[in-house]
Amino acid sequence: MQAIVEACQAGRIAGQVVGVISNKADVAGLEKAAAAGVPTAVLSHRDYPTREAYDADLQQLIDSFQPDLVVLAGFMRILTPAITRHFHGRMLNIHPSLLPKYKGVNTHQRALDAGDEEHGVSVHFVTEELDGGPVILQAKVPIFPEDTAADLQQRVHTQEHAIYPLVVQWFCTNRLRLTEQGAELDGELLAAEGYAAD
Ligand SMILES: Nc1nc2c(c(=O)[nH]1)N[C@@H](CN(C=O)c1ccc(C(=O)N[C@@H](CCC(=O)O)C(=O)O)cc1)CN2
Ligand SMILES: NCC(=O)N[C@@H]1O[C@H](COP(=O)([O-])[O-])[C@@H](O)[C@H]1O
Repeated sequence: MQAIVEACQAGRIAGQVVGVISNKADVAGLEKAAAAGVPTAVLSHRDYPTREAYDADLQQLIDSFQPDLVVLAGFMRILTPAITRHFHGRMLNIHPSLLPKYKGVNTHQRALDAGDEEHGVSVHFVTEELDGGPVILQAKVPIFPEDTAADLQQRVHTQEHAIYPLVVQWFCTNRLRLTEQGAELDGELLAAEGYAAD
């Protein structure tokens, strides 16, 4: 989130962060957003009897900011179909794995436990299927024998902060869109693993 706010304020993204919403009050992201002059709001899922009821109010709250794009950055709630449909094609997520590997949580430890030699991060459109939306861009990092999950998370974070602002800029400059065929950049359908630089 911080990387995207900074990229907007530095002019590397042709857009502005109009608001930061969290389902938890005591998170650093809200402090960082407020420090950057970005409006913030908290909507706790604990105040709702069902996911659907929470998501209905979350959708209204998001719409009140009138965003062109919704960017999930550590939003750790599974979204229900109604809200993913409402923001279809204009909601992104960053997931700390090389999707389709390791959907869900605890991805770094899972990669270590599997003995993988590489890991990474994926930026994708959000759809009803958890971490199953069309992948836009991935970045790979090596896994070293002595790595802990924390080592891996830090190496992945560096790549996250590089690629997420890039994808947001693609969307803000109308180069990226989601069609019935999938994610397209400059009118070209992206591969399953996303954009592949030549
Ligand atoms: N319908 C969708 N919802 C969400 C997506 C998506 O692609 N489709 N992406 C996730 C982000 N995410 C991983 O990138 C993710 C977030 C949360 C969970 C999860 O299991 N959440 C638990 C609660 C966990 C907690 O509170 O710590 C839950 O919701 O019960 C898995 C993956 C955002 N949502
Ligand atoms: N499953 C979703 C997930 O694990 N997302 C993770 O939360 C962080 C959000 O970035 P931030 O908190 O630094 O803005 C990122 O590291 C991202 O991989």
